[in-house]
Amino acid sequence: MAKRKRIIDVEETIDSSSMNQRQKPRIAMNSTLDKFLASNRPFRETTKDKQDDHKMAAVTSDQMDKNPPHLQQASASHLRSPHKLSMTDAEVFYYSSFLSPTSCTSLYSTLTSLPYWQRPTFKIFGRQAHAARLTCSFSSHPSKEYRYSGTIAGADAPTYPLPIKQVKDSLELLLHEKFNFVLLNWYRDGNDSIGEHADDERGLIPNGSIACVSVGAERTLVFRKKNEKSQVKKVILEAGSLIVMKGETQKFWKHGIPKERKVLGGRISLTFRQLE
Ligand SMILES: O=C(O)CCC(=O)C(=O)O
Ligand SMILES: [Fe+2]
Repeated sequence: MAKRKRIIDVEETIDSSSMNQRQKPRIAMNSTLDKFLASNRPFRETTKDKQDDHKMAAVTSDQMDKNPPHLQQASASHLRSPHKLSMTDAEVFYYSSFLSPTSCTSLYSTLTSLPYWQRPTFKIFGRQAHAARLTCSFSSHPSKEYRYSGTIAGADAPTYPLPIKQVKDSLELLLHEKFNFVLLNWYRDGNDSIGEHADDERGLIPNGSIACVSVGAERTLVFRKKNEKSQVKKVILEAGSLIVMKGETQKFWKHGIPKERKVLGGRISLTFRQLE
């Protein structure tokens, strides 16, 4: 009788018990409106160092008008600058409120009903392994494929589903950059995860940006320096947030979403990429 292939879950290497000391990026409180919003929806952050606050181009109200009303960025996002994380040899920018809470809720529920979700399998040390999350992907060109960890992600539909296209358009307006591929990850609860990795595959434009929009439950993104494993940076990815990894970040750092068993809700990340 043929031996049944053993399918294993990809296990995480990070100890999630250390997740209590969560570090939150600083958000500059630079307007009355920010203060008003903050009083309604408090920011939770512990980073003390203000020196590395970094201003980037904000979204103008003209750009906001071009966004579809049901997928608007949070009302104060055009006033609020992103936070540049203090990490050596990395360029990582965090926007806490890229999408409004209402948009997040509707986007999460729309995305969960897409028919394309699959649980990818990888080959690890000669064994088949299931990823501990679901994925699907879309592209600006049907022939574009993204090869990573021994799996191939191609376009699951001939065009981007409309809500994803709307997020992509808003993102491109905000960042003044173009993206031609998006990989979606659905972490159904805190048992789902992605191991530490660098998105440095051939096929990606070298040093291209990766922009990751989060909806659903909060999860912790852990960065670890490749040549100095004790250098760790943790960021809580709030619903509606956007985190952008730029430049040489992938060369020097790995990142992953460890299991967090106490998280009961699901989260979806939309990771926009620049393929060659
Ligand atoms: O879900 C996330 O925020 C990260 C996902 C990720 O690192 C990836 O898809 O390469
Ligand atoms: Fe990644």
